[in-house]
Amino acid sequence: MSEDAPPNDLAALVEKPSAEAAIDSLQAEGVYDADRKVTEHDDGTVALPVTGPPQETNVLDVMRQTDPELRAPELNDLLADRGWTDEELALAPSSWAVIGSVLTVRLNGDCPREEEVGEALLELHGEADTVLADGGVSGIHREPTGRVIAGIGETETIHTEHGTRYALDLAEVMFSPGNKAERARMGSVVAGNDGPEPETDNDGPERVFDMFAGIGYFTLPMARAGAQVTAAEINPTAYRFLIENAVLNDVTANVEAYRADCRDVDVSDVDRVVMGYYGVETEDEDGSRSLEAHEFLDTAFDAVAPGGIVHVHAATPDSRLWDRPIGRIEDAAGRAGRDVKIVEKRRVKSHSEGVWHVVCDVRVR
Ligand SMILES: C[S@+](CC[C@H](N)C(=O)[O-])C[C@H]1O[C@@H](n2cnc3c(N)ncnc32)[C@H](O)[C@@H]1O
Repeated sequence: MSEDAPPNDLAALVEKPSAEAAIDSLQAEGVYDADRKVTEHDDGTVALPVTGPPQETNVLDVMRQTDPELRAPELNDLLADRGWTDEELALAPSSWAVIGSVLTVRLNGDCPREEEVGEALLELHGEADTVLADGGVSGIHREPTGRVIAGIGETETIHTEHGTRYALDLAEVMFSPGNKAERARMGSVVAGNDGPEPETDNDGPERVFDMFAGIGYFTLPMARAGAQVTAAEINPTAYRFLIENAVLNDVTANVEAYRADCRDVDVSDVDRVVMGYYGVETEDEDGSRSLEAHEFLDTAFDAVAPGGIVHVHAATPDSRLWDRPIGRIEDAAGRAGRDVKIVEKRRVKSHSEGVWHVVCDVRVR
């Protein structure tokens, strides 16, 4: 070790298997430097950052790190700085999402000191200026029940994803970060880069019916990829953002939007139908709870041209994968006198404990 080594470059070298014990011991001595990362020195050893040479901890050597890396603080570090106990830290949230300038976080019901959580999250994410405690969405209109816990309290924002710009107010309309890949995929399928292509008679731009358009979650990436989209949305607030977003993304010529129940929109012979909604809870024939979006399948079959594709979203218990969603699709096809083939099926995200948000891509003849 050189004499003039600045103290924040110092590291104690230990064998990998004894690293955890050495960190505990360095912490107990008061020389462990929690602001820097532990780095691998060679195959068998790691360099533990220290603020001075250890006196009581057994180490192989003390060296100067050539390229010390600062450790990014974590939420728990920032809460610990605010005096949180280990019991309180165990109740802190472990995941959140930044949507535009709004950070949304699902808080455990027992989480203490919400405002401090919000302030610490803003410290971690300089790009956000408001923190919203996410209370989930409810009802047919998928209205969120969040509340602001920190920041300036501005919940209206513009979120950009794969080049698509979504203006929205997170206190008024839903946005599901977990559907990000599916939103991108809908743009890619229309562009012909991913997923099943329609085999209809239409030689022009793809014609799409987005039955549950929301603020344009799927409509916008599909329109940007060149589709002509008929979009239905029943919630007036979501509809207002849908129109605004068509302008924002310069796709007004590709989007024909209706503030209506999708069952009342007259659409036929489309190449693709998107059913991006799994419905509200209702009681099933056998008395179990279920979600009713499959009741809209008849509308989808009325709209799709022979050879077209329907993307059916569903919330399905693990134990009913894939028989329930596929059974419902086949039942609806039978009622409509159409043939169906499931060309792809995938899990989008976990919907709730033991329940998956899934999508079936269905070719309809
Ligand atoms: C795109 S979001 C759902 C996103 C997510 N896949 C889910 O299921 O929670 C569903 C949208 O459908 C709208 N909606 C519900 N029923 C509708 C109907 N019958 N016709 C048109 N839009 C409807 C809701 O207002 C909401 O904005």
